[in-house]
Amino acid sequence: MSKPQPLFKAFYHAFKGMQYFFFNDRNGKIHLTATIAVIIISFVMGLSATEWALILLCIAVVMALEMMNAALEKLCDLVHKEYHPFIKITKDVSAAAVLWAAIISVVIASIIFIPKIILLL
Ligand SMILES: Nc1ncnc2c1ncn2[C@@H]1O[C@H](COP(=O)(O)OP(=O)(O)OP(=O)(O)O)[C@@H](O)[C@H]1O
Repeated sequence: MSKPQPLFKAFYHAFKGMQYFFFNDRNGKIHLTATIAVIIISFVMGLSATEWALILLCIAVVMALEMMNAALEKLCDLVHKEYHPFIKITKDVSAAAVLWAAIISVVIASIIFIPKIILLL
């Protein structure tokens, strides 16, 4: 078994992964833009500490799942570029994980933001 990499190198590689995801991956760019928009709106709306915690948790879960989805897609494309039913299941289920988290996040965001928007009207 090879020697484990030093801790600082592990962080370096993880940051490289983040850099790739946010600046090279199409979905990564979309998620980064959406996250910045949500954070700005949250500041404008003046969320409570609990509301902030929920919104940040949603952002973290959706973003982390999208990163795993992007990584799995790359691996699938390397392993089997041609059509394969198992690749289809892998990619579809991986995308479903993101979609599921995103739907729940939209519900949570609606619970937080809609009453505040109604108060503004
Ligand atoms: N090699 C393959 N074998 C079988 N089905 C595949 C294969 N490649 C892609 N698919 C199907 O096409 C869909 C889209 O795959 P693709 O790799 O284009 O992802 P994508 O559209 O780039 O996803 P995203 O929008 O998340 O980046 C998959 O969810 C899957 O159903």
